[in-house]
Amino acid sequence: MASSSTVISSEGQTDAAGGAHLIVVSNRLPVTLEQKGSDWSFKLSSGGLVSALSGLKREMSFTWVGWPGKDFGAEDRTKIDSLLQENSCSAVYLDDETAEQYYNGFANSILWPLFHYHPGEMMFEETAWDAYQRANEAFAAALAAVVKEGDLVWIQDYHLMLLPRMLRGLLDRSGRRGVKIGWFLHTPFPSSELYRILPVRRQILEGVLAADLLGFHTYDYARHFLSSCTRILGLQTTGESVDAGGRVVRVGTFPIGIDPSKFSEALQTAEVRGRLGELERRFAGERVIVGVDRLDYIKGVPQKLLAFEQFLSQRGDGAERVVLVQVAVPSRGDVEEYRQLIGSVNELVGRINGRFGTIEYTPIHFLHRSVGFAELVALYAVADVCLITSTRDGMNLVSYEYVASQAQRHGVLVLSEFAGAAQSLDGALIVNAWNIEEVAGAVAAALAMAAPQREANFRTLHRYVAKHTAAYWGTSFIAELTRVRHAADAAALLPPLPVAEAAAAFRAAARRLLVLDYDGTLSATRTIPEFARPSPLALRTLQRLADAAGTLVYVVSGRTRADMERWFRGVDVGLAAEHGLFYRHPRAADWLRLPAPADPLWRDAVLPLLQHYAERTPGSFVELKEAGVTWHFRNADPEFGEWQANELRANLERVLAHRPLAIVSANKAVEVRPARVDKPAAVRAIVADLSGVDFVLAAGDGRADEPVFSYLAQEFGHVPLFTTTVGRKPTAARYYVPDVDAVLSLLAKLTD
Ligand SMILES: O=P(O)(O)OC[C@H]1O[C@H](O[C@H]2O[C@H](CO)[C@@H](O)[C@H](O)[C@H]2O)[C@H](O)[C@@H](O)[C@@H]1O
Ligand SMILES: O=c1ccn([C@@H]2O[C@H](COP(=O)(O)OP(=O)(O)O)[C@@H](O)[C@H]2O)c(=O)[nH]1
Repeated sequence: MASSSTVISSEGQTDAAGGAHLIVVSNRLPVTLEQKGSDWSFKLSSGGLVSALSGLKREMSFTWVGWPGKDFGAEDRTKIDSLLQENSCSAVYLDDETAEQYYNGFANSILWPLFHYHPGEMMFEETAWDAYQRANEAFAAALAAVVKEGDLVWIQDYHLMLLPRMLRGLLDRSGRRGVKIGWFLHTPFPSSELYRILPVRRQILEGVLAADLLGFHTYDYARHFLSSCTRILGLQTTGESVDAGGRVVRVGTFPIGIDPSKFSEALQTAEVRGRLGELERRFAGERVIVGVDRLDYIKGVPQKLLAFEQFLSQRGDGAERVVLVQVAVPSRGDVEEYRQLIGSVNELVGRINGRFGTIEYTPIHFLHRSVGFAELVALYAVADVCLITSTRDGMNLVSYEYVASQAQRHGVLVLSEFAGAAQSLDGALIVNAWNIEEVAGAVAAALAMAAPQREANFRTLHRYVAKHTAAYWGTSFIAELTRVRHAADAAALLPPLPVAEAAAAFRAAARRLLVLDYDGTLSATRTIPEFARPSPLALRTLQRLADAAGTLVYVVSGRTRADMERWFRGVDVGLAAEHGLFYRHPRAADWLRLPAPADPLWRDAVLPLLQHYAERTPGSFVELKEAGVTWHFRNADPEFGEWQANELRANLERVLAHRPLAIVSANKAVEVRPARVDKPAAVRAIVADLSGVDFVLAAGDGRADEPVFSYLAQEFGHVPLFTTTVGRKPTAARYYVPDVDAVLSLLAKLTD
């Protein structure tokens, strides 16, 4: 597109970043560099992302970091760097082989087809994946060299999905924990059913989840992403966030837009008016349909041509002439699928022009090249109809640009329902681009539409396009990124348990208390609860601790007395079962019971309800304990399971209102048990029987363990106290250990 010496004008810029410095990162810098003699210049490159970010640039100052399009020698780099710097840009250089494999091999041959529901075009190759990782690493290293504490980093698109994690790692290591990272996807995010095909599906999701805010054009895309996080990574999600192991990552929708004033202002220029006059004269007596697409298989150009052919074939003799002016901007010519597309599109254009053309009339004007901005605006303005038949398209800015150029003519927008824009652009004729008949019918309807209707549609469309601009998109995203609680805050600041210090304190103490949760702490969670038996190593470690003079070890669990007795037979630890309703001191024969209100008939009221949910939720089941009852859905479809759990809780609350019972949401389970029974109540009862404790260590992974940590902090603030959660997350514990193995190794080290 238009040549430019400055990418950015800084007039009238606002400050949505609240004073923080903003760095925008995209695969490509928005420029194509050109060498004249020994000097370098550049022109602005094309594409929706460039158009949108250039629009944002007019509003907000930022440094734009990206790949300059190819590799350069050291001498050229120096010149290019200073040229770019003058324009607030900064280059990430990649060697040509890495760039080719990363951009064409992985981003455009794997992620692009998959995200646009073209898995048939996807070619997964390890070398391309390696290059994608290398390129993302190069971006991370380049950014880490310039990002300062407190900066905002906004990463763009599917090319850089590993970057949030890589960058976060580098920033954490150098203590820059106050940097917020956002990521925005310009393409669709596909249904999890399709996404799961990707061999590196986990790495890609984990890559972006290191950001604080993830943005999508539409809620459908966000929903698909959330559902992939649940199904593939097993993470808990809400409609607007992902719980990534204790870090809450915000997920939002931010539909992109354009800078409409660029079009309305261009329409006032002599150049565009002159060109518009020429086009009006050239097409006098003809109706004009315009199509503007990168020549990409997602844009549905063959479908458009077939629909136009169908439309022409349905017309009677003597009908007014209709022409389709199709600008097909060359794109990604290094990828095989794109080369094949050129062949089939050329063939279709030839066939249709041959079939319907005459000496005086060419039905399709096919321009396989990009056009200048003035030409583009004049073309938009002269067209009675804009026809967009993308089979999938993140947003599609051409639809917005057409509206912005139609203040005079009030032309009709025919828009595929598979473009993100279809969800916002009320006033367009929405079509199923795969239904050739339907599209042909919509073209006929558009051309026949009466002026009042066209004007009403235009007003609705224009109102939206004028408000939801590129600047609006960018400033909303950045304002939200500024707002989101720093996702890393709570969890990132949590220190790992200082093992040597704990062991020293253990040795120095005379009377020690250890309170250990069972599932997820001493034993990894299993799909079937009975399989989660303690390992011989766990039993040996506990016995060694119990043998240490003055040491009391309690395993406090939600399991039944029967399970606990069977599993810990012969090990001299104290036990608390069913969340502490029953507890037993080490080496004691008898169980004690918390004074909980009991109503022996309550189970009759809830069991049928739980069984009803078990029958209707494949993979879920009811566990009947001595006093409580639990509905487990760990093995059910994760989304359906959560949904059913919400419904079950609501029903239980109705059925059990006024009964002395607690309905508790556990990890992938809903429990009903006598009221006032919980782990801290049990620990309080246990501690009441002890005296002189001068060392406390407690470990647990779940929500039920959190109040135990708080209680111990109150009760034992004066002695060495080591409370630890398992897995890094916001917690009332003082420390974290990563997993069950780390718990067992910690316990072993205490008695080493
Ligand atoms: O630079 P290319 O590889 O030739 O591709 C051009 C851009 O294509 C994609 O654009 C998307 O972003 C638009 C703005 O959000 C959206 O309207 C459109 O539907 C998308 O296809 C791609 O995401 C960009 O990274 C490319 O630069
Ligand atoms: O010759 C051209 C024709 C179009 N465009 C621009 O390319 C962008 C296409 O964006 P869209 O969102 O429709 O699709 P994308 O190409 O990003 O997938 C629009 O801003 C067009 O104005 C361009 O730069 N040169």
